[in-house]
Amino acid sequence: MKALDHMTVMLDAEQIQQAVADMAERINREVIASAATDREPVMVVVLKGAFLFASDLLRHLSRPIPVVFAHTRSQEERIVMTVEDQEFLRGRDLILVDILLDSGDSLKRLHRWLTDACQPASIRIAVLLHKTVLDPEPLPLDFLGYEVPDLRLVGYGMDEHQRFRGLPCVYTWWKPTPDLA
Ligand SMILES: O=P(O)(O)OC[C@H]1O[C@H](OP(=O)(O)OP(=O)(O)O)[C@H](O)[C@@H]1O
Ligand SMILES: Nc1nc2[nH]cnc2c(=O)[nH]1
Repeated sequence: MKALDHMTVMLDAEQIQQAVADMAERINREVIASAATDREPVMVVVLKGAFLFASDLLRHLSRPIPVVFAHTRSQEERIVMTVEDQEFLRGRDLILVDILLDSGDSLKRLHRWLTDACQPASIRIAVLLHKTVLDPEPLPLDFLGYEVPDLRLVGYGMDEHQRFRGLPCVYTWWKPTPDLA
């Protein structure tokens, strides 16, 4: 297919869905089963990249827990979340969901910001993909799908110039030669 000539499947839809189901099973067992009925954990979804992963994960959870969205980008300081949602997270147990940990900058920044601005009771981190890059201060991940090599990735929520997010697989991506672009 011409548009995908410069992409190679790294994880197919079946491998992704298996990791999602396995992770949900652990979250159900380790987080949701022990939560009090009046203090359900809250999923915090990191936009834009985690939108598909989070919606697949949610559909495997044993309770219909609340969901809040936070928007951040790896190259920017800005974090966007409504004031109502910030207030809602106070004193709650959070499951922070992102599609990818690369340098770790986005999640570290968001973790610090959540801790300061929202004062939750706890934060657990769930990430589908972790790039094996050298990080002297790695963020401890509570739930991880796959370790992946340090290559540019697209699909399953991840973009290249805002395209390819809807693809059901994760692809490695390289610049197309001009006549294929
Ligand atoms: O660990 P890092 O080096 O910070 O990279 C990881 C982040 O990069 C991607 O988001 P991106 O910044 O591309 O924004 P987007 O999700 O809106 O596309 C991805 O969805 C993670 O949130
Ligand atoms: N789409 C995409 N965004 C990223 N942000 C940090 N690393 C990546 C990557 O490999 N792909």
